[in-house]
Amino acid sequence: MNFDYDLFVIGGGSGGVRAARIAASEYGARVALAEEDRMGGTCVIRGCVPKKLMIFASQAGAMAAESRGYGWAEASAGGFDWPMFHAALMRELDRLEAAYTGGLDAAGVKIYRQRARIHDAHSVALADGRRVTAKHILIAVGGRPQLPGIPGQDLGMISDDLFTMEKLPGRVLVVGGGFIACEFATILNGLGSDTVLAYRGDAVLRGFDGEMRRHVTAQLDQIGVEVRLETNPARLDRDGDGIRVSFEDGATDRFDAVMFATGRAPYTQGLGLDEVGVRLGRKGEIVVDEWSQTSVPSIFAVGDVTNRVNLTPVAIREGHSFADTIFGARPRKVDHGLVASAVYTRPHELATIGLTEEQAAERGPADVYVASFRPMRSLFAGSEARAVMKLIVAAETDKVLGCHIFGPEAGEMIQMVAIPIGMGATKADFDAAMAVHPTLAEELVTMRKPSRRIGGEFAGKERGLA
Ligand SMILES: Cc1cc2nc3c(=O)[nH]c(=O)nc-3n(C[C@H](O)[C@H](O)[C@H](O)COP(=O)(O)OP(=O)(O)OC[C@H]3O[C@@H](n4cnc5c(N)ncnc54)[C@H](O)[C@@H]3O)c2cc1C
Ligand SMILES: NC(=O)c1ccc[n+]([C@@H]2O[C@H](COP(=O)([O-])OP(=O)(O)OC[C@H]3O[C@@H](n4cnc5c(N)ncnc54)[C@H](O)[C@@H]3O)[C@@H](O)[C@H]2O)c1
Repeated sequence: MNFDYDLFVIGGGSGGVRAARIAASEYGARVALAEEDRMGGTCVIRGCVPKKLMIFASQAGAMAAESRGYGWAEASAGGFDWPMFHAALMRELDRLEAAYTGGLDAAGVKIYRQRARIHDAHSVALADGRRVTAKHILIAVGGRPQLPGIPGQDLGMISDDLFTMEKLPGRVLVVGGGFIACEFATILNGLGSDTVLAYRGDAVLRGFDGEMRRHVTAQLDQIGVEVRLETNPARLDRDGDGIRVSFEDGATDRFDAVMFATGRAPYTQGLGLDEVGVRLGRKGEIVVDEWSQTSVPSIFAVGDVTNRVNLTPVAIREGHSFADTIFGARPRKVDHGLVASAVYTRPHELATIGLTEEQAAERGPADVYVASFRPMRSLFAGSEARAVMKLIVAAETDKVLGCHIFGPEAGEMIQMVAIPIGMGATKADFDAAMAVHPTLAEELVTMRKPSRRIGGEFAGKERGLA
């Protein structure tokens, strides 16, 4: 059978763009891609990139305070000009979008700037009524913010809206305790909004190492975010030009804006998946095998829509591996087991790879090495903020099972640590590395004595603790 294309990609985000570009440029496949919104997807247009730039913007006050500690007695951030920053941000997103589009054009990918849906196992229906056939179809449509399902929730914002606000809210409620809630509470607070974070649990960032969760929760409080734990909104009502929030415990409060950061869900609605027989999981995610193949052999899926590990580098790796496997005759699977990540709170980020202390304790004896200290740079400027570094080491094999860093630029550090940990490094390997002094990261190679043993006593030979 003759197809219009070898590959049709639905979604021009992290996973889709990479797969399309590699299939076309490296392997000469005839590729088309449909994008219904802006090229680049969540990460580039309304996620990682604008978020991190807003994190940088939100640090001016803290940087000025630190400078005063270093003798710049008059240092002040002055007034923040949202329209000015916002215009610069939009220019940067335009530049990035053009670069993504240009990369696809240069690779010879045909771009359809419209919504697409699956018609059958080998064809796609475009919003303008055209039908296009392809030997393979890749679904890379990402996820969408999920609202909690309470009355009045439409009065609230989602993370997408934070990048298009006309002005900063005076008083804002952030609902949730995940990546987005923590990062945006940090941003809004740093830009000058009076910020309240309501989270239904007892410490933010469920699923992360327990000790580190407590540090992030405390830091939010220390920078001036009012953290209300075990608190959840029950309804929202308009109140003049603000929003009245009624909480489940009966309390009410008024805010200029409410932001929901209550998770994201795969964006599978209306894609025609049921009709063609693509199997979905409990959360609406597309079920795929280790090759990202769906239950329909000609249809593959990568990225957030598969709800495996919802991070940009993972979507990119999945898209690249798909292209290598199908068009390059180079079968490549993605290992989702050891993925490093960072939460960009400030002044300290939380970065992590591997097992948490709680997970390690369930698997058997392990030694936990913890260094907690006030970094030289902020200490000199009068800050009490503590950085914490933790290594979790299998008692039996000496292998480093997990690393958790709470400190300035922790994301940069975990990227480096991910290499030896991915290679199966032991604590002895870490110890053998000469420290770089004076740095924060040197703590990772100078922790000599474990702080505690977890997961029961090891029955075999005790490892040397000297
Ligand atoms: C606020 C925020 C901050 C984040 N920060 C980070 C971070 O710091 N680091 C990190 O690693 N990850 C971060 N993420 C997660 C990251 O953005 C996602 O994991 C990543 O973008 C997933 O890529 P994807 O290709 O699966 O989907 P997406 O990037 O979401 O791309 C999907 C694309 O498909 C398009 N589309 C959807 N349906 C159709 C259709 N039917 N037809 C045509 N086009 C369609 C959409 O418009 C979109 O452009 C963040 C996410 C958010 C929301
Ligand atoms: N720095 C990064 O790498 C980064 C940053 C942002 C987002 N992301 C990715 O995007 C994903 C989505 O981020 P997120 O913060 O939206 O999701 P999340 O899953 O990390 O957190 C969702 C939060 O909402 C809460 N919640 C869920 N339903 C609720 C309800 N009905 N009522 C009240 N609270 C509720 C949860 O308890 C949780 O605290 C992340 O899991 C991550 O994969 C990554």
